Amino acid sequence: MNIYYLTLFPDMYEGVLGASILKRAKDKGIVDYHMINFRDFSGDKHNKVDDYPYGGGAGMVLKPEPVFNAMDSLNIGDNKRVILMCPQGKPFDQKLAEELAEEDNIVFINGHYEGYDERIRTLVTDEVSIGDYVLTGGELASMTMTDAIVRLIPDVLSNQASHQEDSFSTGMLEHPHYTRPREYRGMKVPEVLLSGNHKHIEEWRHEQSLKRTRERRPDLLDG
Ligand SMILES: C[S@@+](CC[C@H](N)C(=O)[O-])C[C@H]1O[C@@H](n2cnc3c(N)ncnc32)[C@H](O)[C@@H]1O
Repeated sequence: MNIYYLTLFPDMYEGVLGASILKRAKDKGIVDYHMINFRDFSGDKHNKVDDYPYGGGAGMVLKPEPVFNAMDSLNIGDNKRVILMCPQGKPFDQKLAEELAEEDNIVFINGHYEGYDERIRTLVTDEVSIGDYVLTGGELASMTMTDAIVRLIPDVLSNQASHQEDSFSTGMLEHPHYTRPREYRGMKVPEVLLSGNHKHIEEWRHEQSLKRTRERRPDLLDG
């Protein structure tokens, strides 16, 4: 998979994409990350990428030219999802992460400033929000999405089964986990987990998962 980030702040990605699972996925040749600074495509001798909003109002607006020009430079044809990071977009969730993990090319367009020229929306296949709050720019949001997507691509995680049991993948929240020691500061590991009886352990985990989901996210059980 190739992932392209149209951004004014390419440096923001270095730490996140250069560590842990995202780095490993790149090292294994499963995914490649491409940062495109759309200031390089401003088509303006002063490299200006923003301007005042028509009609007045606070803040600056991202101009269409740098984004259209940067998109033209990609040369990846139609086999792509183009995602506009947008607090007004559809909420990002595990189902969308699973869908995007099957794509060959993903392009993230990261807004900044007060917003972007409305005509930029004609370039995109999806408008996505990572939650009901407003970030300064789309970079953190596209990194969050990248993390959720890349770990789902086959062979990225060494234990492929682990993400299939994750919260949301099963439609519920995951069960609690325990490791050594058996007792810590008076808190004991539930006996069933020490029993070696796999059927009982599975039943206990399923009950715990259901209980957690009912308590914390009853909306997931609707229907
Ligand atoms: C300061 S925000 C602009 C918000 C815009 N004025 C509005 O009210 O909808 C700048 C950029 O950050 C990104 N962004 C902010 N919050 C986001 C969110 N919750 N999800 C995805 N992207 C977000 C978008 O690309 C947005 O264009």
